[in-house]
Amino acid sequence: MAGIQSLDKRLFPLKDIPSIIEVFKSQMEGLKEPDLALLSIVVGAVENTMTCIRPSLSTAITSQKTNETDLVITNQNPNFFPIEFNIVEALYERFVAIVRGSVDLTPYVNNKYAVRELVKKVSDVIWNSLTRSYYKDRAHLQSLYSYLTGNKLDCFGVAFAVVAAFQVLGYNDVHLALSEDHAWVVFGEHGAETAEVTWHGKGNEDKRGQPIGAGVASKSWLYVNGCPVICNRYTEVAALVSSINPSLSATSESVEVSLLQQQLLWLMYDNGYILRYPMAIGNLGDLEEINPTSGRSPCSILFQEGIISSRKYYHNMHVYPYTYQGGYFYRHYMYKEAFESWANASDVIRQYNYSRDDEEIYKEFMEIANELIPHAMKVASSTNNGTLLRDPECFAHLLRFYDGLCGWEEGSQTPVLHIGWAKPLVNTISKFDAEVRSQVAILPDLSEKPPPNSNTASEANNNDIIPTKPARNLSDGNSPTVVEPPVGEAPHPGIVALT
Ligand SMILES: CC1(C)CN=C(N2CCN(c3ncnc4sc(CCF)cc34)CC2)S1
Repeated sequence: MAGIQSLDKRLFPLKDIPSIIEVFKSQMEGLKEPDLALLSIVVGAVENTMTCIRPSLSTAITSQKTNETDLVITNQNPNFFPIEFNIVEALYERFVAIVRGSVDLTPYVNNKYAVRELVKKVSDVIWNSLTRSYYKDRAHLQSLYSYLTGNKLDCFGVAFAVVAAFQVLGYNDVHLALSEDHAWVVFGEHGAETAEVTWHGKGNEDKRGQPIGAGVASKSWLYVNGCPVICNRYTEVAALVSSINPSLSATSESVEVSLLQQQLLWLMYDNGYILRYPMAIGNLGDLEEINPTSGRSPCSILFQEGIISSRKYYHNMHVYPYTYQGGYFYRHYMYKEAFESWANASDVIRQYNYSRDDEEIYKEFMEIANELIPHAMKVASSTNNGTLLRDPECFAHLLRFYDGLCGWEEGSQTPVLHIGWAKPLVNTISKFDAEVRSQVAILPDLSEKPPPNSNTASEANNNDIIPTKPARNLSDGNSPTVVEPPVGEAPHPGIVALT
């Protein structure tokens, strides 16, 4: 039975966060699966009514005395513009009518699972019902509310709508697959089949209907070496929550929508729905950094959990967990820690071949290398009398960061580095004196490598650059101390600071 029938109408009109949390909880309990279309319409309605240009009452309270508008952080339970049940119901029924009215299932009555032709057909239904031309990167285009009230979706929104449509059609094998910058679907027995259902990037011909095999084989970051987040209905709910966008403008956010997203992400977290979803954990970490929830883990723990999730479930093939963490350290002036996070991010990207589909992560590394590290070096050279610049471990992290970018370029069709990268690189490296640089050694990588052209993740190059880890001090007092990895961890090859 569709979620709308089981919805408790007494919760409506929805006008505060607890009422929306209740809608989500009511969709998660019992045996039925959560209704993606219903939940996407509900959060899309809140987001779109709260972030359109109209000022929202609860972020600016006019104080009686001074009669001035004070921008105040609302309490943890702000009010929204009321969301009426009949609006949600009408939009839901419109989605069901569009999907059921456009797809003839008679050729597929004997198929237990979806087939590629049907996946392409449903993708076409969504695709062909979109407005002819609109700014695709605009905010608030990810939900079914946007689709049903404006016929506009962004690339994630199209993939989500296809999965929601298959839920309406009664299929439970079609699920969302998420990389760090793209979305597609898996379907068939054991979810063994894949299909593109949306576009990616600008000016690229869409590949809708095709399997993603070629993307994985090209070893581009866009397909995360075959380690995407494969969703079930609960992770699909987590994805719609994580895709909530509180932006009011390029420089301001709706406090109400941010609080809603934060509390819904904690609901997803508590139910274990984002344990295998590193980016959602990172999103929650960002929200907690801005507005910590008392009694909850600090954001630094959440960023670490996102990294652990990627290492545990995705063979450490995701970059963003490290850039979430690196960004946090950078904003808190913890530059040595930021350098280590960014070097770890670089150790991920070295496993890939750079392709034209990877612009997003290219821009991310460009900003780190050419803006954030130079700024950190500038600040560091004039604080705590420049100890950072005399720290061989910092130097080792930076070398490993740059070496990862070189590894990314090696074997790629398209070059990564150019003179624009070289100047900040030389500028940074030259800030470390010879005496500091001499304490860093490059150790050969003697560990076993999978045989060449094996279909596992590509072997890293010989001289991996691995950070030194705080570990046992083996110094005999005379020779330089080799910093060994903690007990129980294999000795790492790479650049090691000898302190
Ligand atoms: C460290 C960062 C630069 C900060 N925000 C980042 N993101 C914000 C949220 N993002 C996401 N958050 C949750 N789920 C998804 S699925 C997806 C691919 C398109 F479908 C992107 C994405 C993308 C990454 S990475």
